[in-house]
Amino acid sequence: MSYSKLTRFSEIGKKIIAVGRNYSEHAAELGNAVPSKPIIFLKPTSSYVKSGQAIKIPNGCSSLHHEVELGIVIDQKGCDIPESKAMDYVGGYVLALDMTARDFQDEAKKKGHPWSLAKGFDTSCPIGNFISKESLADPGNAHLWLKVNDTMKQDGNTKDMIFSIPYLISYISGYFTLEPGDLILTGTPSGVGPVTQGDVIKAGLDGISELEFKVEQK
Ligand SMILES: O=C(O)/C=C/C(=O)CC(=O)C(=O)O
Ligand SMILES: [Mg+2]
Repeated sequence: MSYSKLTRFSEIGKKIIAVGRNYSEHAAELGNAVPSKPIIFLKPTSSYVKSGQAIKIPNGCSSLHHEVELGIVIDQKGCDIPESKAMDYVGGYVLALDMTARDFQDEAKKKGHPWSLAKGFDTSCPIGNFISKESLADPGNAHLWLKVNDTMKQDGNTKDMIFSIPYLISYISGYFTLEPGDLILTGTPSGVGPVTQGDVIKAGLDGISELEFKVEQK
């Protein structure tokens, strides 16, 4: 199957590689230092959820946080990709949420344990429609926002990323071979916070993509 024209959700679905603390205001709001190199973690593909389905609060979680992020969809296999060629490997974009069980993450951080449960539970990766490369002229200067029950909570711009999209693709491909369909979540701007059962999350990207998800108890 050719991935040269990724157009459907079903074509997004290999690895989900996420970047953490990529906006300095977000690092600060959670009391973290600005990283000197990208912080990378993985989410399983079972965490995907599409518009029309619900985000489920995982068992035992008492602090589920929203994080709106720009997702990069890869459409060519590559490793050790130079920064100058990185954008050639991009097939398109997707607006995504990196839902985070913040209480699980805080406990894991204290114990030096991995973030897998905090970041990878079922429904922790809601995504919007596939956005073609042509539709988002400058992914390095795109407005991202998120509302909970119609109140604005996150209002950021990808120009404030610490590590740029080409740098992230190059860096990540030095460790993981990138494959068509892989998704890179590029980190969240500030304003993350809790959601509870019955809340409705809406998010948008530059007037070209919007998503809406209801939050339910599992
Ligand atoms: O270190 C923390 O307390 C939290 C970090 C994150 O959740 C990182 C992200 O997922 C992000 O910045 O988008
Ligand atoms: Mg995140």
